[in-house]
Order: sequence, then structure tokens, then C-alpha cells
Amino acid sequence: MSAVISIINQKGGVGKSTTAQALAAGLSLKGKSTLLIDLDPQGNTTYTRSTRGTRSTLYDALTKKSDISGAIEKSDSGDMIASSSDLSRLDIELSSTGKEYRLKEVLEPIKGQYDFIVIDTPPALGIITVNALTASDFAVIPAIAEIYSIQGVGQLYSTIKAVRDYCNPNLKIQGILLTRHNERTILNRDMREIIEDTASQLGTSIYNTFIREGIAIRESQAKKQDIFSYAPKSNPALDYLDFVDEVLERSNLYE
Ligand SMILES: Nc1ncnc2c1ncn2[C@@H]1O[C@H](COP(=O)(O)OP(=O)(O)OP(=O)(O)O)[C@@H](O)[C@H]1O
Repeated sequence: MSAVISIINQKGGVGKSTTAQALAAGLSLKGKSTLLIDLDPQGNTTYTRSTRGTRSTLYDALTKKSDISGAIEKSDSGDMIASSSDLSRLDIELSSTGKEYRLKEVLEPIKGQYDFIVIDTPPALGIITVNALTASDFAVIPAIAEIYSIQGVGQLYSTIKAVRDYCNPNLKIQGILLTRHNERTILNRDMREIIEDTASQLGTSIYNTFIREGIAIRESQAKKQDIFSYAPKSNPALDYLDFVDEVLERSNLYE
């Protein structure tokens, strides 16, 4: 069985790309076969992980110009499908009926090859994110424990509801992941209540693991390495490993 997990939040800078990279790398480290897909036209995950040596692109596959297999980069630490800036044109290109299902259709023939497919999404709730959610079993929502960030999470509700109603009734919100956590900031009771209320409004809960802030994250991304290879003992690496275990438990695929 394989699971498709989208990392979503329409807010920028909350740790979507960092979480997608760490989740895919961590799952690989634990022996799972993984495919990381960068659906964000900004391409931050692609910068860090891709060698950009493919015959074709994800855009080509989504617009039916070529087969998805030509866009996969194979590696021992997990496979990758890179993003490209033309993904931002998808809204215009995909005008036909069924445009929400393109990614799901494209992934169907290769899904069985992987235990997990992890999708990094752009900071927007347009057709790209809807495609990601339509193709997914689970959504993971990274957020920062700040009031504006948490309000933004509440605003995801209508998009998720629409996807469930029209495209993918099986979509589950696996949890809210608190990222970039500053150990000196104590999460006061009011804030914790607000976050828990937001989570229950979405029918989910907060992961027990918080991801602490650490300079190693930015350094590892600049060096194009995953956090576990670059700084395995750093706080974010340790936290992301615990998060990976929680994802395995919540996906009911723990072995
Ligand atoms: N735990 C962490 N500790 C320190 N820096 C972090 C941590 N997590 C993320 N960052 C940094 O914060 C910035 C934003 O993170 P990231 O790119 O993952 O967010 P994003 O939600 O994907 O943003 P966007 O939506 O704009 O693509 C990056 O510079 C990243 O290196």
C-alpha cells in the first residue's frame, strides 16, 4: 500500500518545503521507498534536491505532452520530480473539465512503486494545491505558533471541504505541525487553546512533535543536503525524525 501526503498551507514561510524535504528524506532513512514532488513553481525544494537531469518535466506530464516517468530523478535517498516555473501557468492551461484530477491521473501508473509520495505545494489555494489535495490520502499542515499563522490555518477549511465534497471524499487532514519553534517562547495557555480549537475545527490534532528552530536547516538547504545527512544531531533533525515516526503511525503503515 502506498500513501500520498500533501504539505499544505496558503501562507508562505511556514516550513512547507522544509517539512516536505525532511519528511521524504526521513521516510527514506527508515527504509521506505519515497517520491518527493515539488509542485511549487518557486522551486525551493527543487533547488535543494534536484539535479535537473530529466528528459521531460512535471508540467509536460500535467499538460499531457509526455509521460510522467520521464520527469522522475532516481536516487538512493529517494526519487524526486522537480518543479519548473511554467507550473504557474497551469491555471490558464488547465481549463477543461477534470482539471482538478490531472495530478491524480498522472500518478496512478507509478503510485504502486512507492511507499510514500510527498508533495510540496505553493503558498496559494489555486488549482495546483487542489490537484495535490485531490491526489492525496493525507494533508499535513505546517504552521508557526503565532496568531496570524494559526488564523490562516482556519481559512484552509473551505478549500479542504470543497475538495472533499467534489473531488476526494477520502482526504484526511493528518495533523498540524508546529514549525520553527523557538524554545525561548513558551506556548501560553491561550495560544495552545486557539491552536487546539483550530485543529478540532478541521477535524484533526496537533502532532506531539514541535520542530525547533535551528540554523542547520538553512545551512543544509544552501549546501543542497538533507538535514539528516548535514546535521544529524541538530534540534530540527531530531525533531523531524520524531515527526516522521508520528506520520508513520498516523498513516497506519507503521511496521
Ligand atoms: N526549523 C527551522 N529552523 C530554522 N529555519 C527554518 C526552519 N524551518 C524552515 N526554516 C527556514 O524558513 C524559511 C521558510 O521555510 P520554507 O521555505 O520551508 O517555508 P514554505 O512554507 O515552504 O515557504 P513558501 O510557501 O514561500 O515556499 C526558509 O528559509 C527555511 O530555511
